[in-house]
Amino acid sequence: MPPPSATPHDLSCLHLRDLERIAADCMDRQTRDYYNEGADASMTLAENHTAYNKYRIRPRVLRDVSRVNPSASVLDFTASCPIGVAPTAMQCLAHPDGEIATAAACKEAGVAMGLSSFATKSLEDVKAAGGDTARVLQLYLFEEREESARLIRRARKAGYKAVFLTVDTPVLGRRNLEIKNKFKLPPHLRIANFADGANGEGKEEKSGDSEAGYTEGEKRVMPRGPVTFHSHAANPTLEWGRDITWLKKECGEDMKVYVKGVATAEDALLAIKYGVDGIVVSNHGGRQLDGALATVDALPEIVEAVQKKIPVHVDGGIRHGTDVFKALALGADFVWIGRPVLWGLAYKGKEGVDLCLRLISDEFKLCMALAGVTSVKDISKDYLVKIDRSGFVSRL
Ligand SMILES: Cc1cc2nc3c(=O)[nH]c(=O)nc-3n(C[C@H](O)[C@H](O)[C@H](O)COP(=O)(O)O)c2cc1C
Ligand SMILES: CC(C)CC(=O)C(=O)O
Repeated sequence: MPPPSATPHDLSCLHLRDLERIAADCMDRQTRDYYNEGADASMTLAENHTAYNKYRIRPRVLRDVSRVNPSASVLDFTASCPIGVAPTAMQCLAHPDGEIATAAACKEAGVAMGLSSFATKSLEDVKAAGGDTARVLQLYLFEEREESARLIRRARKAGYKAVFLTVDTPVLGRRNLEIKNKFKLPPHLRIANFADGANGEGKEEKSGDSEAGYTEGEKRVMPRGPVTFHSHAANPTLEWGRDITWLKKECGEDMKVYVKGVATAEDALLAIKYGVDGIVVSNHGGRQLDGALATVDALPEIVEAVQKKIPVHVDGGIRHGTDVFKALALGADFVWIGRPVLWGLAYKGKEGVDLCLRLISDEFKLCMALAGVTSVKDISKDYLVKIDRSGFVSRL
């Protein structure tokens, strides 16, 4: 990873909030709204960010910080920093190179990438572009199990090291701007891992067939491209015992199984009970249950319950290097960022994702140095305090 630069490369874009603003002008309204909005009143979306403000860093001084090492291990890979690219669907809406550009940027930066199963580039092409950094395939477990099994087989063959089963989507959240904009995937784009039998063994689905049994509210997020599987994302039948057992068997020894979207200690304990390899504390970037706890607020009880038995990752609202530091200090092993990467893509394709990753990883490295920490493993709750609404400061 390049060292934190005293002189940033792109003076129009000094941090991720700049990137958000600049990217907003690079996207059509449908894309911008789809990427940026939260569910319902977007309360959880907002709180995912603001919740970080109640923590402050306790910096230590007079420690030689001339060498700071921000690298971190994730899924048997040494990443340049403990920040990965979260799986987000349909990246070709932002830029024609879509997930391929993201993967190439991750490879260059040594940053782990998660690929959405609703990607607009095939998982094989993304793996080829991302190499070792393309480690995770995000999975929605479809009611039609063979569809998921096919995807898992392909991911194993391509060399993915983990599946992240998204579990916060038993039904799709209500995203009002999608409804207002009548969101649909433009006809020139495809959900690449399913469309046109691109999975090599796939069957083609007639538009509309997959919607049987769904209510109008669930159907409306379905991009009406000629062939899509969007509504399959929501599967209300999933349950711990039967489905996790099935998934672990399909993934075998080659791929780890994480559950993405855990928000309580109770579910974290069930994840351990059913033999899951790791947890991503997530509320889907505030796109599912509005009014759910901000992820950084859910994190402490989960870390406490898990007792380091399995890795605990977190995503949602992470926009600053200091947010990454705070999440790790609260016990997260790794963090993921979603929307900022989409903003980078929309701004300048791969170059924009390069910029996004550089901005946040430079900030994180700078934060480590200023807090007096030279190694990620040393970041602990000793470096944080919590500040309440009346300004009362407490140690953790
Ligand atoms: C446009 C968009 C599409 C997403 N698509 C998926 C997806 O296909 N699967 C999934 O598990 N999560 C998906 N997510 C959620 C992200 O993986 C991640 O949890 C979230 O974006 C993190 O919050 P952040 O955007 O505030 O960083 C999506 C998020 C966004 C913004
Ligand atoms: C295909 C969608 C359900 C992707 C998604 O998870 C999202 O838009 O948040």
